Amino acid sequence: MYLTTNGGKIALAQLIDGNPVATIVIDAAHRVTHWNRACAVMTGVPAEEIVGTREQWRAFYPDPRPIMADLIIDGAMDAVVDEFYHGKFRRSDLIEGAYEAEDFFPAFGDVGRWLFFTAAAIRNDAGEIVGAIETLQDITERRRAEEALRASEERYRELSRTDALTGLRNSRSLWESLVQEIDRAERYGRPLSLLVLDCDDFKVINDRFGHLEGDRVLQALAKVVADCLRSSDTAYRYGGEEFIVLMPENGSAAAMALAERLRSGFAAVRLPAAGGETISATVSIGVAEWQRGEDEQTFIRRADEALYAAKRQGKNCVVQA
Ligand SMILES: Nc1nc2c(ncn2[C@@H]2O[C@H](COP(=O)(O)OP(=O)(O)OP(=O)(O)O)[C@@H](O)[C@H]2O)c(=O)[nH]1
Repeated sequence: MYLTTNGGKIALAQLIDGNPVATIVIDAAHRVTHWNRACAVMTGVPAEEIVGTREQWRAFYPDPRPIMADLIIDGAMDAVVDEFYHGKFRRSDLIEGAYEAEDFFPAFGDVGRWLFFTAAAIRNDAGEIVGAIETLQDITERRRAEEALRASEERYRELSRTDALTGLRNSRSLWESLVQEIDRAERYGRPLSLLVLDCDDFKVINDRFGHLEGDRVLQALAKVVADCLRSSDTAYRYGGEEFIVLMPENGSAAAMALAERLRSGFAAVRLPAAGGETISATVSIGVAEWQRGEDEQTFIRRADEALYAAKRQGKNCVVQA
């Protein structure tokens, strides 16, 4: 078959070979009939080694298996295509019966390459499948850019939930989690507890040592809290010198035990300050276990009331709501 141009005729083989998109053609017996130059460069396998064979898999996989063009010849249905491309394929919007997919090929290049490939049937005048054509495009840069974007979005999301001074979650994150955890506790009838911690006489510490040293005290309290938590518990900086710990799956007994560990742990901290002085501080803690039907504001308010009771009782102590 020839394509006629001003200057003369172009053979089909030349047309395929000149196509800058890597292209493979196989016949109805799965034999490779065309393996164009772009495909040879992309795969590193020259046409002479592969044309006339049924070893097209060799360029892509360590063991024999059909490439997408083979599945087209076999009239494979979605379930069979899925077996080989594990949810990474879709039907082409352009041509009925054609498929496209994106997959990672670890053996390509130094660290592997992502390829977008698409395959369609070649039919004769009677509509019978006489071969299949597959094209391959290297989309590694696009995939890497997408991954970098996803990672940077995740970093920003994480930053928007994090308190800059202490590294704990911030109050915006608290409200999101609290709604979710109350919903979960309600739905599954599970316990949920909350601790509110407030550094005692913090104004005095600031006045005496300065705001920067005050910040270091808050960081020390955050560290004591973070070190004492189990992975299911989360700590938040709720306000200036106020922190909250959320304990899903825990009733007030476990919450009281943790609160006591935090209280005594923080009371034992000694921070060196300028002029050879040491700063020590204490914390008062209110503990509340969620009650069925209670919304997030009421839940926090009850824990807050327990905290103020602890302050009234002389500070450096734990009170249960
Ligand atoms: N260094 C520092 N101080 C803060 C920060 N946020 C709030 N504060 C200070 O924390 C102090 C809180 O003072 P108060 O609410 O009077 O409480 P307190 O002195 O701890 O007294 P009690 O809670 O009754 O023990 C204020 O002086 C605030 O300026 C912060 O991020 N860094």
